[in-house]
Amino acid sequence: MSDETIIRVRGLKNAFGEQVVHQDLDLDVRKGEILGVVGGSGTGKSVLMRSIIGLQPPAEGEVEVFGEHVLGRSEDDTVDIRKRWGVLFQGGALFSTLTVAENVQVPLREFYPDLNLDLMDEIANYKVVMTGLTPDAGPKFPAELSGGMKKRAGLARALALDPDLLFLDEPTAGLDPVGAAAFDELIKSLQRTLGLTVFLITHDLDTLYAICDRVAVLADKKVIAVGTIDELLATDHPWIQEYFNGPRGRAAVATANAHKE
Ligand SMILES: Nc1ncnc2c1ncn2[C@@H]1O[C@H](COP(=O)(O)OP(=O)(O)OP(=O)(O)O)[C@@H](O)[C@H]1O
Repeated sequence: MSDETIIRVRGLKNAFGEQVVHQDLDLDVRKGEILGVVGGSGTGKSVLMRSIIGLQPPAEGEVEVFGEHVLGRSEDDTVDIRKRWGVLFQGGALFSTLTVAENVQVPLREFYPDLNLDLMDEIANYKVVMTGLTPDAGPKFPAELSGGMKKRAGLARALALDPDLLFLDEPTAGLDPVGAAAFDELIKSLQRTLGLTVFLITHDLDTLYAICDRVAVLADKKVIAVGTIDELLATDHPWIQEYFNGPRGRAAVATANAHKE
């Protein structure tokens, strides 16, 4: 991890009618880190991610990615930035009428429409295998895949453009503990091998302990704390204490310690 900032959010405000989701929210994501983003349900984790990637224009604030302002700019104007990130939406969000390989090719077709078809097939097959799926998953449709396989296929699509930055929205939700741990390992190994920066929304305490370098906590409409888990535990915010020191938090520590041994 370096001190270089890959995502810089300042003074973000998001509101839906009367409901203010974020107010004066600041956040920095550093190059090469896996930043876990946690917070109670409805605190606006997904809305924050959508604001950063340009799907949810905020009411106020600034967002810089790779050192460039992204708000208020057209899709064409930000194409070189958007090419450098990949997104795994909650639930995988695969197109059900496309095969896995075709899903992986969606970003390739969007950003490189002139790419030769054989090369597109080759890249898709490579990404499929890279995420731990067998090559025969490529021609399958999402409905033919297990939950874990769908996540891997979604990840393959997120990696299609060889991104520098990965956004993952609850990647282990719905997976059994063994599948979730395997997916965590996959994210960590890809992050190390490819030198990725990862913005990872999760409710999964095991994921935070297993693979996150730092954790940002959303509460009270903003990021109330960001740091390593030890640094967060040193704060006295009640939600943080309850979250990490509650029964599930203690169980996650036990699991993390067992893995270390
Ligand atoms: N398009 C929208 N229109 C209106 N309200 C929205 C919209 N998107 C999100 N919200 C509201 O914003 C709040 C934050 O939603 P968000 O999905 O970001 O929460 P979250 O922290 O990701 O929650 P969870 O952990 O349950 O997934 C919620 O109250 C939600 O209802």
